[in-house]
Amino acid sequence: MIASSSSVQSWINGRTDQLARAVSLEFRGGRSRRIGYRMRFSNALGSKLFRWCSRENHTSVRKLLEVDGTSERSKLLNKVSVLMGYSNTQELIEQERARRESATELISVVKEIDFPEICAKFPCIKIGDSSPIELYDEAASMKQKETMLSENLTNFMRESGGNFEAAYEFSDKCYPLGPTLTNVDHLSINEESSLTMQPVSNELAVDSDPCPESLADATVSDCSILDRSIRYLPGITSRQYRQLEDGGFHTVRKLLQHFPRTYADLQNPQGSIGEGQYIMLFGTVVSSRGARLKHTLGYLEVVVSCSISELSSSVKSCNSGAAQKKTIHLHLKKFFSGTRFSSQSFLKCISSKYREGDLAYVSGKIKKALANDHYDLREYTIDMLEEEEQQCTLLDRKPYPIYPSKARLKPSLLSLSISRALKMLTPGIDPIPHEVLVEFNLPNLFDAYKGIHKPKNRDEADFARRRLIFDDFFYLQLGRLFQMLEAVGTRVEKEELLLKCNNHELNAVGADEWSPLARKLLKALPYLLTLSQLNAVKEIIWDLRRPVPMNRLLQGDVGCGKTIVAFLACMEVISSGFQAAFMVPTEVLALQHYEHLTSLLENFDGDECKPNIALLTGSTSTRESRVIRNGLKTGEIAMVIGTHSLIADKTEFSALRISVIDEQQRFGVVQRGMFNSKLYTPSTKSSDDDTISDENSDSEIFMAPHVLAMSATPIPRTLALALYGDMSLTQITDLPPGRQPIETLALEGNDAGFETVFQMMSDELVDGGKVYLVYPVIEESEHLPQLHAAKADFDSIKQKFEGYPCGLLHGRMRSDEKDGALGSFRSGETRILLSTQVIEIGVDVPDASMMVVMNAERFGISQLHQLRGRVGRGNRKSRCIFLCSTPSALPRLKVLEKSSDGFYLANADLLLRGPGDLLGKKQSGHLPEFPIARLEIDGGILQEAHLAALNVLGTSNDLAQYPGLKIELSMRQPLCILGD
Ligand SMILES: Nc1ncnc2c1ncn2[C@@H]1O[C@H](COP(=O)(O)OP(=O)(O)OP(=O)(O)O)[C@@H](O)[C@H]1O
Repeated sequence: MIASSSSVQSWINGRTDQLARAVSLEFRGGRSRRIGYRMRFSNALGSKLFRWCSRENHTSVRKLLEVDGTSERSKLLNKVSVLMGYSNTQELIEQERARRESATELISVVKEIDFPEICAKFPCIKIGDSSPIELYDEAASMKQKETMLSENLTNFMRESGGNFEAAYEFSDKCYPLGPTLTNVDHLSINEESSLTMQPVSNELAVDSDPCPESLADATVSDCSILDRSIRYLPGITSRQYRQLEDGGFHTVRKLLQHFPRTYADLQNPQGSIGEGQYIMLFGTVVSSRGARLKHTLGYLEVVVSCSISELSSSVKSCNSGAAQKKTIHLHLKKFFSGTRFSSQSFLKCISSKYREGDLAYVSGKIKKALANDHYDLREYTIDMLEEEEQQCTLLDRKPYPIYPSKARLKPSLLSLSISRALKMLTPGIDPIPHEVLVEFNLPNLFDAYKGIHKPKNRDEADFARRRLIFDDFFYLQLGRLFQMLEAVGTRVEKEELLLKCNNHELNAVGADEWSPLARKLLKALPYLLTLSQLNAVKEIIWDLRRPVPMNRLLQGDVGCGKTIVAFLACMEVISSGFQAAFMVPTEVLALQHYEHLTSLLENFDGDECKPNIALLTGSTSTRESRVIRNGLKTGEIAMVIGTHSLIADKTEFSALRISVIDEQQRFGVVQRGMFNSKLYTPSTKSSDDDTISDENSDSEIFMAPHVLAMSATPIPRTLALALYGDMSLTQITDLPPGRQPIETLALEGNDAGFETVFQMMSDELVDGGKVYLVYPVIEESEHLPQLHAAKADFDSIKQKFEGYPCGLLHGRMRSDEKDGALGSFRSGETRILLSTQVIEIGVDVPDASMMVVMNAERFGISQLHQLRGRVGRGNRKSRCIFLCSTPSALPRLKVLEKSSDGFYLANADLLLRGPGDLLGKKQSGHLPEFPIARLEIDGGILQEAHLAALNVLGTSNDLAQYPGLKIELSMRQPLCILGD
């Protein structure tokens, strides 16, 4: 019979080791284990073979293996043994035991080998047959640690005369961080013999090695437990281990950071149960039966009874809130098609998974009522509660955590594994110093993990959540500030920098102490600075005089006058003999700033001290740009305004001292950082020695330039802190005087809407105003016929407003054409400008008085606010009309009618759409990820975390006093600190 099925034989031959181990385990298990376990094992083993046989249609073999229940168990084992070439099970077991003993001998031989010596030489060698340790995401750094450890271990071994146990203890004391290969291999070797004897799996473990019991208490220090491989979870089976690994849960930390999505709360009344309602309930399995409906159709029905609290109709009407208990039955049905799945044995096997009396957690949608208090459930999930602890949850009526699904892992497995991970934790896992926890009223990490995963009540869960959010923000802030401190030299400088971060509002230089050039520019202005402009300049100049590079973000609402603040800062450094670079994202803006500054310089009294300014963009001719670059290199040119060309390799500065980056969110961190590589050299002589006295000192020679970043999109303070935690923040909070609020209207873009708008335009033009028409696209598209296009509308607008010249501006035009179009509009040669979003940033035509935005529903609130900011920049009363093609978009746009405060709108946008959407695709790429925190509502915790990080670094600049924090910081993906 056996000879007749050669494929059976080859299948068996390919798995002899695994099968031998399984049979041997099963045989031993039969003497000591629970009946349920034994049956499951037999069933699984039998069905695996059986399935294979039925697929190949080996009826004779199938018959051979058709065994049923416990009475047939020994027969099954015997038959499998025979198929494997043994005379009976007994022989198989003896041979298996002999094999194990020889393996143990091998281990003792291995113990004699100079293990640390080998490890030191070849760090990746694994001694013994333990599986390799997972190196988390940080393979390289772990390897380094491993090598370091091995080296130390070797030295110690030499010193301790080869006493391995002592060496092991030593390694643990010296390197409390993370799992080390040496540690774990050693452990694996020691435990190997006992491990193979352990009842490791409650599932079919035929094809894998068993996993050890928890090693948590054995080797690693408390902190590193979090970064241990999940293979050390107590009681984890090989299959579960593989599943979790495949799902990305490589370490205990990854598991514990999988936070509940919500909690099922059984204390509240459930209300009445109705069709289509989504429910989540605990219950008891009352029946489970499988039936064969047709030849190829199988069917399983599990009935779970749940006790719920329901508001009775009379109670409801009284609105007293009292509830009455009742029991409902949920029918969970599943159909299986195919001969394999309609077999009796399969159905029996599957239905036996749900035993009467077992506790289950069920969620799904009510399909229909079958009878009184009986409901059909669809799209359901059912998780059996096996763990004692989970059953306690039910009895204690604690909030039951519901985990978001990940990698198709069963929620029950996730929840079970998290419970096991919690068991590994010790109270010492927290790297955050106790005093910080006390100061900010936070639980320690041990309690926080317990609190979030197994809360006793909602308050505990909230408290825990607060701590975990704090962690997200704290390490981000700590990382950024730590990097910032690393960049400066001496301790005194570091302390000064921290002090500055703490009390930036105290630091200012009065206008009478500004450098002569800055004062001259101030005098040349046709207006007075507003109070917050003045404060911003004072603050920035104070910063410029520090011996450490400034890193400051200047933000304010549209049209608040940031540019002049930046110009004054540039003049301050130019006055001291250094250079300034002003980088903007578009050529249009570069030209605008250049013309603006040149016109201001014309008002200077006395020509002799006027700084030499240049414009460098992609459109600058090669000859001209060569001259400019040469001027920058020799120091002849004091300030350059331009686009990306400024950070090109060939642009070299003689003494660059400040880089202003306008619209900084449009540049990546790398581009911003490129200015830093343009260190200044001491070749330039100061023209004004009184402001920076130590300019030729060694420490300054290689100082990176100060960075003043400007953001035109107002960002809520919390968001700014998260994005630019290492930057000082200056806000301009008021607008220049005389500005009149922009009258804003959101209208539906139907015939009546257009009629109204055209009439308003006409009035405005007659009144001497200038009008922007903003379009979402340049040309019409077949796919999006509802979108108005700038080019397509050009002729019709021209016709409609005859006598008022029109201009066209879009991104596909050549640079000189764009300048021409904007120049004509500015000078009044054209009165209507049809444009795309290119005007969104920075375009400044003070007498433009009306804007109409077509298809406004296509833009975000903050973007529309930016666009609107192009009008109302002078003293003239202005209007802005948002036309949308769908009435449903109107309510969203109405918020712009009510407010013209950019910070308020940004906050509203943040709440409405979250930080990712608010910042747009490009900017949200800079946002660090927070697994649990929500910036829009957890801003307060972010501020606290910022403070805490400053305090910690104030106590220990290099974190030497807090080794745990330093390690934790390095484990939290240092790349995200850069923000790109
Ligand atoms: N204190 C002031 N008093 C009067 N006008 C001012 C003052 N400050 C700036 N302005 C003018 O306000 C207009 C807008 O200034 P600026 O271009 O600097 O704004 P901005 O903050 O860069 O805004 P946006 O981000 O929208 O470009 C300019 O025409 C500028 O000359």
